[in-house]
Amino acid sequence: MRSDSDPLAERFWFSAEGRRLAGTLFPPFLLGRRWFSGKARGLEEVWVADAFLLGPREAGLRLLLLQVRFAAGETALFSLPIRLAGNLPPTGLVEGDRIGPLSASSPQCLWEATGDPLFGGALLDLLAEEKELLGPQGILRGRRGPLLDELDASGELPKDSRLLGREQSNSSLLFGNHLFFKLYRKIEGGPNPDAEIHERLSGVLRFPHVPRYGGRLDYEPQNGPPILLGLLTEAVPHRSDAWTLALAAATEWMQQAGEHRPEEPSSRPSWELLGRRTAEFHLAMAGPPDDPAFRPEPLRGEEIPLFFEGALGLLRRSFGMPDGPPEVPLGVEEERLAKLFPRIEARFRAILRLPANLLKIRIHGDYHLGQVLATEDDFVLIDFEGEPERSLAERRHKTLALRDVAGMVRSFHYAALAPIFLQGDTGEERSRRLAVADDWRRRETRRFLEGYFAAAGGAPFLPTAPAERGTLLDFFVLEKAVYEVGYERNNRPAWMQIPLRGIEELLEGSRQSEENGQS
Ligand SMILES: Nc1ncnc2c1ncn2[C@@H]1O[C@H](COP(=O)(O)OP(=O)(O)O)[C@@H](O)[C@H]1O
Ligand SMILES: O=P(O)(O)O[C@H]1O[C@H](CO)[C@@H](O[C@H]2O[C@H](CO)[C@@H](O)[C@H](O)[C@H]2O)[C@H](O)[C@H]1O
Repeated sequence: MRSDSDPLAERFWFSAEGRRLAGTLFPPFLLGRRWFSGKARGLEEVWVADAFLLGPREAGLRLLLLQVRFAAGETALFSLPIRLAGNLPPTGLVEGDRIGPLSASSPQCLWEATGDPLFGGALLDLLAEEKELLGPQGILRGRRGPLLDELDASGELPKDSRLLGREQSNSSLLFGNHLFFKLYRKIEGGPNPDAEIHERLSGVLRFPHVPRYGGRLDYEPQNGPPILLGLLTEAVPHRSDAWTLALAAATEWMQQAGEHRPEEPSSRPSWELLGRRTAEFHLAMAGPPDDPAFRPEPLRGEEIPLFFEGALGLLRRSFGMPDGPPEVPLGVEEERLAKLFPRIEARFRAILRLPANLLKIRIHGDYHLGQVLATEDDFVLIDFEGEPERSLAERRHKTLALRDVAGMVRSFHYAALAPIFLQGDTGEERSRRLAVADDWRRRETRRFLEGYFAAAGGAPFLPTAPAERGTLLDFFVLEKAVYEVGYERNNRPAWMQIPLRGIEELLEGSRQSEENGQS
């Protein structure tokens, strides 16, 4: 086959035929992916920035780096493993993995290959052997960490891979029972907090409530800093993630309330323990000052207005209103957002009154119930990537620990509302269920906060006065809900109602401060 018509040839994707194929097949495919963050941005163009042949040529596997351009001109890079095969899904893949045929008459088809065991095998081989692959525009490099060394030494290196749930911002593979690999979808150059924090917590700090570090896959473009493409960690045996646990508890509470006076379901492990583990995580992050990337820093007075400006910028981006609320909103949804905009801005101003007598530390950055695994009697924290809608540099900034606490507070709100919003309840039934859900949310949030403040008590990253603590936590809870509106618009538009309702509730009164001002 001529190299300009063979999708496995080194330079195919840079030929006129390759560019045409990328422009035709990838945009509709990307728009249908849960992990494609950019659905509300107007996808203009897609092309291949680099391509690597994985495993033997006959396997037909390639790892593509796709450059995407949006309507406003900004670009983003995404990873996409592909496999060239026939018209039926290859082993491990499903119909939904079909990207499309090479041409209307071709018997050959491109498939999204993340779930393909051959892809998993090639990936683990890259890491375990610390291989270096050359592509037309850069290098793909695998590296192994202590856990991989140990498994290799004891002859326990797993061979088989299994794709985990597809309802994620990234994609994850499980290797045997021991190793967990996360393939990042939206990728960016520079140090990545997920790898950085896993390495530090499980290495120098020996923090027991995170998975151990196992290795990494990096892309080194000819021009620009290395980009983390994937991270290998310990696979933690767990009952479920805390999101599933919370959803089940909230649903049970609502069902019982329909029949008789609800009995308190007992969550195992308890949300109070989750609060404690969260505090211990923050105390570890505020720990030894050996590494400048992690050394705590005092918050300076002039930084307080920056929190306000940052939140305002986020509000503009999340609501898709770069110049503030439009005078004549275009539709019902825009009108709702435009009305909320000035009220949110006014609430954000409360932070300007706070004194700056705290320490800033590195935090989780995108802390919610889905970022915690529940074992039989404890919790393990995962996914230190930070909020995927923010730049990598921003996600590595030291900031106030209450931002994480606020993330979890929002998550209890999501868990309470998701069963109602996603089932489309209406009328009286809906109002009744909302009231019961609110009951559950308030009680469990309080438990989480009690656990947190009891363990983190007088830590120098927390305000000592309960009123200041309440104001700061309220600020971050509202900021997180604003972030979520943007995240849902771009990723899961049907879920946007949840943070919007959260914002409306927060703006309604002082209720939140009462809950948040734990002493
Ligand atoms: N170390 C691990 N061991 C076992 N399962 C894990 C591990 N880390 C994550 N998972 C599973 O993968 C899911 C998604 O992981 P996460 O890191 O949150 O990915 P994403 O960045 O896509 O949100 C988790 O909810 C959990 O079910
Ligand atoms: O898990 P990620 O790092 O990809 O985080 C992103 O996706 C989350 C959803 O998967 C999103 O979290 C929001 O939805 C959760 C329920 O699915 C809820 O528990 C969280 O409170 C809510 O923020 C997260 O915001 C986003 O960054």
